[in-house]
Amino acid sequence: MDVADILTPRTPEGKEGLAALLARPAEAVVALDFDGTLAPIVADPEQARAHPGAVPALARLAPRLAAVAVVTGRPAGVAVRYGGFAGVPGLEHLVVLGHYGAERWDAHTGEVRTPGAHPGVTAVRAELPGFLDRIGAWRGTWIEDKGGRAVAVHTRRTEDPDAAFEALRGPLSDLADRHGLMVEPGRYVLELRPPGVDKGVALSAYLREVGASSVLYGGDDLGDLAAFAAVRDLRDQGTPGLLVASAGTPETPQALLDRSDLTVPGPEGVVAVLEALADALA
Ligand SMILES: O=P(O)(O)OC[C@H]1O[C@H](O[C@H]2O[C@H](CO)[C@@H](O)[C@H](O)[C@H]2O)[C@H](O)[C@@H](O)[C@@H]1O
Repeated sequence: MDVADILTPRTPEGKEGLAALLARPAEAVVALDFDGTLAPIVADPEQARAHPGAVPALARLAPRLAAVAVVTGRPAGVAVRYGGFAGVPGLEHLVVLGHYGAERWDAHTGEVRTPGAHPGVTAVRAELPGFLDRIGAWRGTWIEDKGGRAVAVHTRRTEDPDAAFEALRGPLSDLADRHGLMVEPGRYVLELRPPGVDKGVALSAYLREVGASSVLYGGDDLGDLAAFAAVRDLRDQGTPGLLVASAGTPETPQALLDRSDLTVPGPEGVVAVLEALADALA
């Protein structure tokens, strides 16, 4: 990867976003998704870990910025553990917005704020194993228990992840409806979670809180489209932003690539962007 090229957005809006970040870093926010962006995609979600260069790069960059945030579908505490984000010099003010923004972990308190269990999720957690048996889900379909705020059904480890995923869409959507939940689709995963928050809502609220005058957001999956849309809305209102697609595999949704200003080859490329920014601001 040519690091000289890594900070070259291909759109005028992206160039403007980068220029604003570099001109006024102390008012800029860098916000990043976790899986597929800071952490390479692996077959077993419990084995996902941040790229070895991610935390050092974030720790170099964060002191120069208004804030650094991780915005993830993971429970906040899980992202903190898998990311290795706690107790890192330089990341004393890191924020992790988990469960698509329903939860929040602040490095300076070390605590997670959560709305607690949702009754629909509690019911689905109990019902799901029998439900998947009854509908004849593909062998290898795996339930990720994400606590009281979401439950995810993964097909990556089945013989045909695409077919297994498509076969689950309808039945899981019916199940979600019955319990007042929504289905959040991702890379070979369908999550059942309460509606009302998404990464766009979470990111916009956080940028307002910090008083950001520019933002860089990086993501790799459908769940990141809401954050991309929020940044595009902000741009329309005069706040510059740079949208980075982490495209490490052919799985990256076309909609995300189409809406990005800069495409990098997965977490390795994201780390290169962070390092290049830290170098430019040093
Ligand atoms: O918002 P994110 O941080 O991107 O989290 C979204 C979901 O990511 C995880 O699943 C994805 O990563 C797994 C590990 O690499 C991979 O096996 C799976 O196929 C991907 O969809 C996670 O397991 C979910 O809970 C997250 O919500």
